[in-house]
Amino acid sequence: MEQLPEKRYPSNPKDYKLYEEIGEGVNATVYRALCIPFNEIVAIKVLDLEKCNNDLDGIRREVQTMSLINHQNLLRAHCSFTADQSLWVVMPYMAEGSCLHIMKTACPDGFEESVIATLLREVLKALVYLHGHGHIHRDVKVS
Ligand SMILES: Nc1ncnc2c1ncn2[C@@H]1O[C@H](COP(=O)(O)OP(=O)(O)OP(=O)(O)O)[C@@H](O)[C@H]1O
Repeated sequence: MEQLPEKRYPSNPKDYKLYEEIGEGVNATVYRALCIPFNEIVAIKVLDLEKCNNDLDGIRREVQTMSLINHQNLLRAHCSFTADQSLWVVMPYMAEGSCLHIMKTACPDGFEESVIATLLREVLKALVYLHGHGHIHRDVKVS
């Protein structure tokens, strides 16, 4: 069977239109955005490299891992590039948000035990995949 050529996301900030902020990390802000040439909604994590002190190697490793992973329970980055003093990581947009967000909006009394067990099983599958490929996550959060 003929393989489709891999979709290559642009690595120029001008090809993206940033919309609202959807999250904040330690050194980064995450935006919902439009990838203009593909007319596709994406999420873009913008890391301020000046605030990352000396951990550029760690960031490079994290972004490289995010681009190479291939597992249904892990978000794979479409591409990454630098713009001025920032690093942009373009990812699929997860419209439903985090588990915490789903719980707060749909199940304010908390998930049933069977749901928690299913969720944790899927998280563990992702961790097993990462460990099998020599990576340690080191930042798994309850949410
Ligand atoms: N691809 C995405 N789609 C939708 N929302 C996202 C996406 N990526 C991140 N977010 C939102 O942005 C928030 C912050 O994302 P980030 O990746 O910085 O998380 P973090 O792991 O909490 O931060 P840090 O890496 O600094 O510890 C998330 O909690 C989530 O709400």
